[in-house]
Amino acid sequence: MRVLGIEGTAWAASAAVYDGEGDSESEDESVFIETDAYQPESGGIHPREAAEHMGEHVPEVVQTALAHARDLAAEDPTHEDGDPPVDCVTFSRGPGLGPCLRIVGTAARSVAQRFDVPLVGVNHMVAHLEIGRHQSGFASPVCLNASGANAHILGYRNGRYRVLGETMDTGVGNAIDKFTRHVGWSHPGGPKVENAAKDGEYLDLPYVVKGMDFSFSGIMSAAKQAYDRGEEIEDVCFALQENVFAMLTEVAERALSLTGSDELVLGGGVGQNERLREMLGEMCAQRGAQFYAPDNRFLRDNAGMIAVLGAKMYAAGDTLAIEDSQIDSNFRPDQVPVTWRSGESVSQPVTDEDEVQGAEATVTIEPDRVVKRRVPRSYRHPALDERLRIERTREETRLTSEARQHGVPTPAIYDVDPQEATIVFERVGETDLRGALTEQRVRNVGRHLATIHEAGFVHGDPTTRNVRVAGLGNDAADDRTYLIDFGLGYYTDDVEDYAMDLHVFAQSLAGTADDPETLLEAAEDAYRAVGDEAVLAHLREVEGRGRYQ
Ligand SMILES: C[C@@H](O)[C@H](NC(=O)OP(=O)(O)OC[C@H]1O[C@@H](n2cnc3c(N)ncnc32)[C@H](O)[C@@H]1O)C(=O)O
Ligand SMILES: Nc1ncnc2c1ncn2[C@@H]1O[C@H](COP(=O)(O)OP(=O)(O)OP(=O)(O)O)[C@@H](O)[C@H]1O
Ligand SMILES: [Fe+2]
Repeated sequence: MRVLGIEGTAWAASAAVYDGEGDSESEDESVFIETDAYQPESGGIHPREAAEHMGEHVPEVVQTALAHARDLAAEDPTHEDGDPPVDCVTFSRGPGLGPCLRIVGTAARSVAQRFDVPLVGVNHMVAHLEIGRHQSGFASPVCLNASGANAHILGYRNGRYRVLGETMDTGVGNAIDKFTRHVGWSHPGGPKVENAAKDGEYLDLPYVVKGMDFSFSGIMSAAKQAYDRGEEIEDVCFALQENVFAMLTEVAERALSLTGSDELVLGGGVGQNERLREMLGEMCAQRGAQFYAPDNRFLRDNAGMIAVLGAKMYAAGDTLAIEDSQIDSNFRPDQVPVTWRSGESVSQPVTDEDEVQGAEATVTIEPDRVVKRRVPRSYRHPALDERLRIERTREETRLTSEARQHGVPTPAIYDVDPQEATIVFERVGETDLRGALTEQRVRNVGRHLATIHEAGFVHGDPTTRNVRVAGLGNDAADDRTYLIDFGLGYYTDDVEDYAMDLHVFAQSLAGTADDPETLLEAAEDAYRAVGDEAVLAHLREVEGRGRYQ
């Protein structure tokens, strides 16, 4: 089949023709892409200027792509005179800048009507991840989307791509671009930071990971301040890349660990950064996972990825009536019913082994005790790596004990060596909550989180893997449900931090449970009984935040 794709969510006026079968990548498929990039004269992307750019250049790139489709059709023995040159028209429906999307939508509808072929509306972020899955042939990978306006980790489960973690403020590319605007560099800033970083040395900047979520605002203000007080720009760029990309790599590793997957694909314009790809590749190699990043022409915004996903959707019969084809500038990837792929979920069955490779540590399980060592992560800058390992070991020791004092079941600590980043714990539970989800256990977690919040600290990473359960096969309500792995915890009285703990737990349920909504309600009920209602209200706010900034 031949499929026309049209992209124009922000800066790339782009059209493409995919020629192939639509299933996994084959040697005789081809993707032709024609793009005209909008380059702001000053500052960042101006929505009005960007829309003008689309108005002017989308028709041109579409004409070029259609000319290519006609050439392909002329060589195609099954194509008859009078047949349309393409079988369907696919377009980016969102997310993106409204004025730009409307132009793309109009163009797509008019081409589809002219040739009397079906129309397919594609989620741009799902296209960013599907292109890597298509080309790699991975069955059910964890996907890291690192683009301008977004940054999230996704995994497929039960008919949707679930957001396992994401930025709590701006997209990663936008964060970098804001810094470069501050220092007076032209848009886009990403490649300039990459270049300058080549001659830089490390300096300390914030590093903010909360479970599988992360935020860039603190590190970006610190980077601007460092520049303003006269630090070398090369050093600021270097440290910025080291911290921001280590954060993304860490959450990607956390997602691999949480789901048990051993495949990672990268998508989005920031994925063009070699340092980011190097870190991800190294992390995957170290844990025996496979890593795939598409070529640059498929990472930055391009209509090729739209055409490839569009082809899959078309083959699955997932087309749109013209009257239902309105754009959606806040279109989230988890809103898309996934019609085009088989049901294999990212999450694999849990196995209890003697040695567990967690997201950060290697845990050796002995009959009565476990030894947890935060092994150096070679993808991270050594100074950052040492700082994180020592800090987290200290915090974990302190908060594990403190939680116990408040009546929350946690393992006893037998020994600790911060310099070696090693803790020896009592062995608790029979399995992780991930493999033994029940309403009662989830309720216990809700109550435990409320208890530690009332005591003034957060867990920082309360996923279903960081809860151990005992009393399997025993339906008694008082199962022991232990919280472990307090390494990302800290003292705080900010309701936002408490809500984030619950949000992290909710996301991990979404990533591992078949029925996350009921379980989550149970957890919230139990939380409400001990904790502060304001935290739950704030959780609603966190969940409702539009991330398209
Ligand atoms: C919704 C859609 O419009 C949006 N698209 C988008 O952000 O364009 P994309 O091509 O995926 O990414 C552009 C970003 O990618 C960054 N970028 C490009 N080359 C880079 C590099 N070598 N290193 C770091 N960042 C880079 C740019 O600075 C810019 O912020 C998105 O996907 O979020
Ligand atoms: N005290 C314990 N008793 C029994 N099992 C444990 C204990 N501590 C850890 N484990 C097992 O080891 C796994 C990894 O431990 P932990 O979560 O502390 O490491 P981690 O590297 O920080 O992991 P992650 O960051 O992926 O959650 C746990 O999911 C659990 O199965
Ligand atoms: Fe994009």
